[in-house]
Amino acid sequence: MEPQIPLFSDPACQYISLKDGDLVYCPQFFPLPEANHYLHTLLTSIDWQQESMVMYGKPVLFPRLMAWYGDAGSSYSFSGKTYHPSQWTKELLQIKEAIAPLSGVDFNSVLLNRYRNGKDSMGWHADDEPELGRNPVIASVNLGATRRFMLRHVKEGDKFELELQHGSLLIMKGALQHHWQHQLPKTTKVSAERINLTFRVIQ
Ligand SMILES: O=C(O)CCC(=O)C(=O)O
Ligand SMILES: [Fe+2]
Repeated sequence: MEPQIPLFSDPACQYISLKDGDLVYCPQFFPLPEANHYLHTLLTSIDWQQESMVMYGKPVLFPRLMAWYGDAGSSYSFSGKTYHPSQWTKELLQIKEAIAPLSGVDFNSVLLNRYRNGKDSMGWHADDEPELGRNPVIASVNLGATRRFMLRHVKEGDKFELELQHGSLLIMKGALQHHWQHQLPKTTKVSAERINLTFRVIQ
């Protein structure tokens, strides 16, 4: 495996080394006033869409709202559709700049997911689309309600989970996307909204 050397190591973050992949979790990456500001601004300024996918010949709505922003040309195919990015907003560029030193990556796109309440979710998957390349670094920013993020090793069955809180940053790297899947399950305990941003490099 290639060594992954962060530009600096932050004592406020947890460095979690899993079998075949690594996580860095920074629970309070954004101070509360900044996290609140980003949550409220993104809820109103982002062009949120209710996307659907075709299953057994019928359109099925994704259980969340989505948006895709980034450099022109960083198009992304996902569940059989190609998404063209909207242009970066001021806040998205500020967040991208803030996470760059710890991620060691200059991201060129971000997928935004908005979970309106605990009924919204994302099923098991890996972010292993070909355009993300080998051993992609994915930086995930969390705003709003705390939700459980689960990981499972595809071959070995190992499990790991984190409660992703408001203002936190989770970096997924190494071979993680090639060996593990992750999901954000539904919950009856959460009624508040949550926004997740996954910053990616599209090749
Ligand atoms: O909402 C989350 O924390 C997970 C999002 C995710 O896995 C993705 O966008 O690929
Ligand atoms: Fe994902």
